[in-house]
This record gives sequence, structure tokens and C-alpha cells, in this order.
Amino acid sequence: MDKCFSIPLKPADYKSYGALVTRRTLSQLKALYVDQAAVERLLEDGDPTVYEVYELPYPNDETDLLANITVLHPGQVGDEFFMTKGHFHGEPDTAEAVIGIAGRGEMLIQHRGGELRSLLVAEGYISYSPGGWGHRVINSGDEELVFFAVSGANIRHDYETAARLNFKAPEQA
Ligand SMILES: O=P(O)(O)OC[C@H]1O[C@](O)(CO)[C@@H](O)[C@@H]1O
Repeated sequence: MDKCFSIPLKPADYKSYGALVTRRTLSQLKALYVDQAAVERLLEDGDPTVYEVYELPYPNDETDLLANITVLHPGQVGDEFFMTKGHFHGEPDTAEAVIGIAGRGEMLIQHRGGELRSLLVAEGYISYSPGGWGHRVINSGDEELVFFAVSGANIRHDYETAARLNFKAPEQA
């Protein structure tokens, strides 16, 4: 697609511009949840989609931006809400901004040193995860949480640090 574009901030419009859709299901994310019995109970009835990420297929040079839309479905596993896997950025460890389109939830951000913060994600809000901080979005509402996320195109997703720190305060980890 043409890298110079102006399109509506809606998953359906992203799709009509050829967005690649990555779907993450509960079975792929089961390790995130404390209550493994609740995970297994839910999986008995199928493998629900937890979120979809819509990514435009323009070529990403290191001077570009990744600009995707995520639809995070409402749902609970035991006492925990549906959430993204969560990641840090590695080399370069740059910032990410999330802009709420619909629904309501929170973005947990965690510094590599352990400090944990919670930021509102909601329509009309921008939530900013600075360089050096990882991020995980949680849908604490009962509607789809839809948000736009933008970061540098040359980031590497660092899931190892996310799994180790797990968006828990150091004393809970
Ligand atoms: O890589 P993960 O953790 O599966 O999540 C992808 C999501 O992360 C984000 O960077 C938002 O935190 C979005 O691009 C997308 O919703």
C-alpha cells in the first residue's frame, strides 16, 4: 500500500486497506493467568479469541512508525480480565503511545528496574509508555476495548523480560 495515507481509525477500515490481522487466543496466552483451573474450564467450550491486532502492510524502514489497532475482547479468567501478552521493546528500547478508541481498561507499564504503574486506556485518552518501560493492556470493562498503538518501526518485541517481571510489583513477583 501507499505509505502516505489518511484512513479512518477503525478496524474495518484498516481491514479494507489490507491490514494483516494477528489473532491471539486463550490457549496461546494461558500462562499469563494465575487460575489455571479456570483456564481449562473455559477451554472446554472452545478457544476464545482474546484480541486481534490489525497491522497495515506498508514496508517498515527504521525511520517509520508501527501504527496498529487492537481489539481486546471483554472476558475474565477466574478473577483476572482478558489482557494482552505484554512486551518490552529491545534495541532500541523506545516509547509507545496508546490512544483509546472505544471501551475502557488500563495499561500496566513496568520499568526494567521493576517499578509498576497503571494508566487509563479509554476513548479520547492517550496513554504513554516511555522508553525503558514494558506494557500490557487489560480490558476491565464489559465491552470491546479498541485502541490505536504507535511505536518506532525498528523495535524488537522483548517477551522474555515481560515474562520475568510479569507486570507485578517486585514484592509480588
Ligand atoms: O505483543 P503483544 O503483547 O501480544 O501485544 C500486542 C499489542 O501490544 C501493543 O503494543 C499495545 O501494548 C499493541 O501494538 C498491540 O495491542
